[in-house]
Amino acid sequence: MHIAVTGNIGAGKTTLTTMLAKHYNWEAQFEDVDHNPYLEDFYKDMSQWSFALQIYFLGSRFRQVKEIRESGKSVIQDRTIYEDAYIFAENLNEMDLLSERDFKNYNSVFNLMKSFVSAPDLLIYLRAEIPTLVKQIAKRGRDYEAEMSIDYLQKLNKKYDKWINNYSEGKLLVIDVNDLDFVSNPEDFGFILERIDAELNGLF
Ligand SMILES: Nc1ncnc2c1ncn2[C@@H]1O[C@H](COP(=O)(O)OP(=O)(O)O)[C@@H](O)[C@H]1O
Ligand SMILES: Nc1ncnc2c1ncn2[C@H]1C[C@H](O)[C@@H](COP(=O)(O)O)O1
Repeated sequence: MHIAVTGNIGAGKTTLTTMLAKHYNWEAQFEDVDHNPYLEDFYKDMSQWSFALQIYFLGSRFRQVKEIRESGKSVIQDRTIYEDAYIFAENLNEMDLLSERDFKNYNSVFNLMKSFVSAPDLLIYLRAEIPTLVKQIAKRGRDYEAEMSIDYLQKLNKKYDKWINNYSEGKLLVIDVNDLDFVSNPEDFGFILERIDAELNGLF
C-alpha cells in the first residue's frame, strides 16, 4: 500500500508522515531536504538554480517511487512526484524563473517518468491558509526559508487547490489543518486518524 501526504511548504507533511508511520507501523519516505545540494542556493537565486533543483527533486522522487514499488511494504511518502511538476516547476516557469526551454526539457523527462509511476492508493492533502504556513515555516526555522515571500506561497497554494480539485487518479482525503494542532492535541490527531481509517476501510 502506498499512502502519500501532500501540501504546501510548512503545511505539516513531514510531521504528520512521521506520526502516521509510527501509528500504523508503515515505512516512511521523506523528502531529500537536509542533504539537498541545491536548495539553499535556490532560495538565494531562484532563476539561476531552478532547473538544477527541479532535476534533482525529480530524480530523488522517482528513486523513491521505484523503492516503494519494489519494497512490497506499506509506505507513507512525504510529498509526491506530481507536486514537483504540476506545482513547483510549473509555477517557476510562470514566474519566469524557469525558462521555456528548460521547462520543456524538464517536462519531457517528467512525462517519460510518469509512465512508470502509479498514483498512491490514498493521497492526503493538508490544506492550509497562508498565515498557518508562515507561522509553521517560522516555527521550523530553516535559515534559507526565512525570506520566502507571501506571493510565492500564495501562488503555490493556488496551484495546489487547482490540482487537488481535478485529482482523480486515486482516493483523496482533504484535511483542513488551519485549526488543527495534531502535534500537541491528541484529540486533533484522533480526528485525523478516524478519517484515515474510514478511507483505509474503503480500500480493502
Ligand atoms: N497542525 C499543526 N499544529 C501545530 N504545529 C504544526 C502543525 N503542522 C505542522 N506543525 C509544525 O510546523 C512546522 C513545519 O511542519 P513540517 O511538518 O516540517 O511541514 P512540511 O513538511 O509540510 O513543510 C513543524 O515545526 C511542525 O511541528
Ligand atoms: N520541486 C520543488 N521545487 C522547489 N522547491 C521545492 C520542491 N520540492 C520541495 N521544495 C522545497 C520547499 C521547502 O523549502 C523544502 C522542503 O519542502 P517542505 O514542503 O517543507 O517539506 O523543499
